[in-house]
Order: sequence, then structure tokens, then C-alpha cells
Amino acid sequence: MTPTKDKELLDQEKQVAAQAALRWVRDGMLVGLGTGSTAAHFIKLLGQKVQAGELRIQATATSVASENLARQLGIPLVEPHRGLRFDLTVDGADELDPQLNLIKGGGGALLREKVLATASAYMLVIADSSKAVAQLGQFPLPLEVVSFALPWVMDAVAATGGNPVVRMDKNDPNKYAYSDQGNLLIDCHYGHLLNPSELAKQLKTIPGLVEHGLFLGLARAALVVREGQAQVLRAGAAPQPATDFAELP
Ligand SMILES: O=C[C@H](O)[C@H](O)[C@H](O)COP(=O)(O)O
Repeated sequence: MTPTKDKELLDQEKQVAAQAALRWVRDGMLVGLGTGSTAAHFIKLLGQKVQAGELRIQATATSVASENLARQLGIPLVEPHRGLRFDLTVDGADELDPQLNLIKGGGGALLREKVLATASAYMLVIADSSKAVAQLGQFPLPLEVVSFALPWVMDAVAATGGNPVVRMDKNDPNKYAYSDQGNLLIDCHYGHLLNPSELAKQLKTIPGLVEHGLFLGLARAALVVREGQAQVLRAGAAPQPATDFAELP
């Protein structure tokens, strides 16, 4: 299989997962919108339902890109405010393990993604087959870092075995990449994570490290596509077909 074909197939899987996720959305819901290519498929499909008058929902997005997309599609948006809680957040992931622990932040949106996932009654992950792994850590762990603190954060993260690399701008390799909050991003190459929760605790003690991309115990279910079919995964449970399955969060 050529890399391009591979990418096309994975993109089809992302669309299938996004389509299946629509079953989770009900009239009147407040929905958190994720970021990335898989979440973008979901936002487009959701936008079609809203435009057709088939769903009345309100949403908040986890990035400027997703917010712009939602606005273009006519999805009503709600600004962050005290007491705002989401019925459902639908988001992609860079990796998910059988316990539905995640690595996120490949697109730099980890901070807002974690804020919305935490403020949601239900987080649903949508993913192509390449994202499901036995153990997290092949994908470099993203961190969001305040610029001033960068040198010390790099030292502290290196001391945890993270081999940190500052992320560069996709369009200009001589410039740093910045998050929507104006912070820097670091990618950490730990290899397989033997104890993600211990690592998460260590990272939280580093001043200037705003957030890490480990999402532990946040996802309630995942829709992962295998051989063209969406399957529902839950922590420690056997996969279920998503075809004859609809769940109210
Ligand atoms: O910061 C980006 C997010 O965590 C994405 O959800 C993640 O990188 C997966 O993106 P994609 O759906 O494009 O693979």
C-alpha cells in the first residue's frame, strides 16, 4: 500500500467514525467540538444536520480552527462562562489504549481539549484504526509550555526521560509553533509509557508547563474503525459493533 493510499484509507475510516458519532448527539445538547482531521469530519456532518433542521444543538470548540469551521457551517456557538457543562464532547486522539487512556495534542489543541473534556458529562473519541495501540507512547507526548519557562521546562522534562523537542511551525521550520493561547509546544519522545499516571503527576509539578497531552480516565467510549466498520470501545470491555448501537450519554 502506498503512503498516499494509506492516508486515503485512514481518512475514510475517520469519516466512518465521525458518521457513527452522530448517534450520540441528541436535540438540545451542549456539545464540545474537538480538533484535528477526524473532529473536522464530525463538525462537517454535524453542521449538515443542523442546517437541515434535524438537530438543534449548541457547541463550544476546542480550537480557533474548529470554531471557524463550526461558525461557517451555522452551528450555534456558546462562549465559555461559569457553570457551562457539556453533555458530550466528540474529539479525535493521537493514540488510545485498551483502557481508553489517550495521547492528544498532535494538532496543538491539548489544553482547550482537556478543558472541554473535563467539563463534559461524556467524552467520545473518534479514531481511525491506526490510533488504537496496546500501550501509549509511540506517538510523541505533546506539552504546552509558557515561552518564558521553556529552558527550565526542557531541563525538567529531559530529567523524566522525555527527550523533549520544541515543535516548529509547519509552514516555516525556522519558527516555533504556537498554540491558540500563544504558548509553545514540546513533543516528548518517551517510548512506551509504562506508567502514564505517574508521568502525568510528575509533569504537573513542573512550573511553566501549562498542560500535557495525557488524557487519563476522561474518555467514556471510543469509536474506532476496523475493516470499514465502526466499533464501540469501552475501558476493559469487548468491542461492540456501532451499526446497531445507539447510546444516550
Ligand atoms: O491537538 C490536536 C488533537 O488532540 C487531535 O484530536 C489529535 O491530534 C488527532 O488529530 P487527527 O484527528 O487529525 O488525527
